[in-house]
Amino acid sequence: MPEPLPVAFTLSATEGQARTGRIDTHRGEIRTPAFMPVGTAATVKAMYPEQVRETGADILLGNTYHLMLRPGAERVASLGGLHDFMDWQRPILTDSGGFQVMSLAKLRRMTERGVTFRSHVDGSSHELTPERSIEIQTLLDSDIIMQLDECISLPAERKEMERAMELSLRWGERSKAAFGDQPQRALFGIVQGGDDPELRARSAAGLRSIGFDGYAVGGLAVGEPQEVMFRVLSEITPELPSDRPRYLMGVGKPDDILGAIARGIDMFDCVHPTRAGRHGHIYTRFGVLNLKNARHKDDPRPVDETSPNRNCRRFSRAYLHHLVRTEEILGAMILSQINLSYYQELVDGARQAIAEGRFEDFAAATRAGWSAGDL
Ligand SMILES: CNc1nc2c(CCNCc3ccccc3)c3nc(N)[nH]c(=O)c3cc2[nH]1
Repeated sequence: MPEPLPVAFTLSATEGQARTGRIDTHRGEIRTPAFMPVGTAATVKAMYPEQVRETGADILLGNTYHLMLRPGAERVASLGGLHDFMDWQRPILTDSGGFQVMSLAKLRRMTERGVTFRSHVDGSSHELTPERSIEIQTLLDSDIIMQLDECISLPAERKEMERAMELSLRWGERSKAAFGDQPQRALFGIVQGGDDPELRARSAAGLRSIGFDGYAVGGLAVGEPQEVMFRVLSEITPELPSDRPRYLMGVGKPDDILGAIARGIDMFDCVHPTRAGRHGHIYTRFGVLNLKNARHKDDPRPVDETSPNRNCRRFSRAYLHHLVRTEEILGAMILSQINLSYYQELVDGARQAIAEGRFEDFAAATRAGWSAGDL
């Protein structure tokens, strides 16, 4: 078996802080800016893997926390790894699990060593350390793995932001040591520091001296206003190596994504498009449509007859309203596909616009379309 390709990042064009390029992995390329659909429990909910690919996704997310509880990392490894388990043969990025422990698990105890917690599934007790998180992500055979970190919500006291940032740096060191030398996989560090510029700069400098294949901006999309997120991004992306991918974790809505691309971010993940789809909200060029709303019940028009996505042309709004109101499974399937396709159309448009030096106009025109009405 020939040595698999090492992970490599190539920039092809920039416009201000915005960049477009590609990450090459031995399972395929990732075009950036990239939107990564979330596949929490080894599935992008209500979608076959080939349908996820058809929306334009190059990479999807798996999750250490969920998979370590069910079906278990060792079980997935004995079944050939996450790619074969879910039959997605392109790149997968896995989160380290810390964020989900803090948002989902019960009886959590955070110590220097790691975090102990009880499963939200069956109450069994578990421990996640930097070493165990790297081991689990390696057992899953993930292509891009994340250091274990501590993400705190905002607003927070500066002392608390400093404590979590310094702990995350020490865990970054330990994650890197546990990762060892695996050229076919990439290990990303995660910048913390809340909304404090000095703490953020210390975190970025600390991660750079440890040395990672990519740098995630964590600790955002945790309840802060959009302008706080944008300010932190404007301050921190220049502190990150320009020749490595930058991943903004958990973001976001289309407007957040455009603003973050303009501030130098290359990768995004968010549960929103799939979750909103399951709740009857769809993203269109004209903005968000709430198909639960009774005003759609007699509307024979398709969602968007100009859309390249056939599902936006073939079904009436009245039909989609009916599926949502009756909670038919097909409703979740169609709306998830519509939203993921819209997100991929958005980042694909951004990639092309940056390559042609017209990203600012693209972003302005896209935002104008959302408020042009005709909903
Ligand atoms: C929504 N806002 C938000 N999400 C954040 C996440 C999770 C990113 N999504 C990963 C995921 C994977 C599978 C299933 C579901 C989610 C973070 N992860 C880490 N490790 N650190 C963060 O600071 C951090 C901050 C976040 N803010």
